[in-house]
Amino acid sequence: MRHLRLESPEGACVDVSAQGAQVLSWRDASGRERFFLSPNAVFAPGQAIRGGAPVVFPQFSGRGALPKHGFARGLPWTAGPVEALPDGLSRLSLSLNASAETRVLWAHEFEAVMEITLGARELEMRLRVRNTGPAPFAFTAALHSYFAADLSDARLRGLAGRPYEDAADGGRWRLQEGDEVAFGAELDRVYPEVADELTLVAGGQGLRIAADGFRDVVVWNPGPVLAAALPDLGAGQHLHFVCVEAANVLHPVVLAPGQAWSGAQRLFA
Ligand SMILES: O=P(O)(O)OC[C@H]1O[C@@H](O)[C@H](O)[C@@H](O)[C@@H]1O
Repeated sequence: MRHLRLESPEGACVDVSAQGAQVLSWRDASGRERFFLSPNAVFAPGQAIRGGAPVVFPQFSGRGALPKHGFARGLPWTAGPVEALPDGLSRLSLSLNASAETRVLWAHEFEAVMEITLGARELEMRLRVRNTGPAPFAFTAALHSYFAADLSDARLRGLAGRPYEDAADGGRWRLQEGDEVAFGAELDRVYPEVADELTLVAGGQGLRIAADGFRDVVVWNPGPVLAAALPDLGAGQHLHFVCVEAANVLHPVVLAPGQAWSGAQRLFA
C-alpha cells in the first residue's frame, strides 16, 4: 500500500496513506508523535486504517444508507506533487473522483481533494469537495483525528457549557458540565456549532485544535469494552488516544452543480 512522506526544513514530518488520503503520523519539529496508529491496524485495500486521521466522506458514521463513515477512507486517492509554499510550509494534495465504484454506492459526480500542509509546528488537513455533476447533492463528512494521548491524564478544553448529542447513550442531548472533557468509559459525542479553538492537554503538553468549514466537533473514545471488540484496535488500546473530529454531522452540506465546499482541521503543537 502506497505511503507518502512530507517533511519540513525544520524536521517536522507527516506520513500519509494514499488509500483514504489519510494522515498516519505527524511529528512536529520537536519530534513528538501527535497521532495514534493502532498496532493492530490493517493495511489492505478497501479496509479502513485504524488511527491517524481518516477522511470520512460522504456519510458520517451509520447516518445514512452508505457503508459506515462513507467510502472515501477505503479507496485509493491520487497524489499530486509536493509543493513548497512561502513561510517554510510544504503541501501534499491527493484527489478522489467519482468512479464506477463510487457511483454504485452514491450516484453523484464529485471531485474531492485533501490538502495536507505542514509547517514546523503546525499541520492543516483541508478537504475540498466540488460537485462536478448536473444535479445537487448533500453529504456529511469528518476529519476523524486519533490524537496520541494517555487517557488517564487527557483533558479536552473549550467545550464548557455546550450541548451535545450523546451517541453512547441513544442520542440523548446533554450539557457539558465542567470546563474540561475527561475520559474513561466509552464516550461518543457530537457538539454542534463549535467555532472556538479547542486544546487537548495530555502528557503536560497542549495541542491547539482549530477548524473551519466544519460546524460540529465529534469526541470519541471507545472505552475498554468496545476497544476489545474491535479486532483492529484490541484490549487496552483505547488508553492511548482520543478522537477529536472536525465534522459536519447534523447539517449536511448541500452543493449545487459546479459549487464547491472546503473544511479544515488545523493543529498547532
Ligand atoms: O470503527 P469506525 O467505523 O472507524 O468508527 C469509529 C467511531 O467513529 C466515531 O466518529 C463515531 O462517532 C463512533 O460512533 C464510531 O464508533
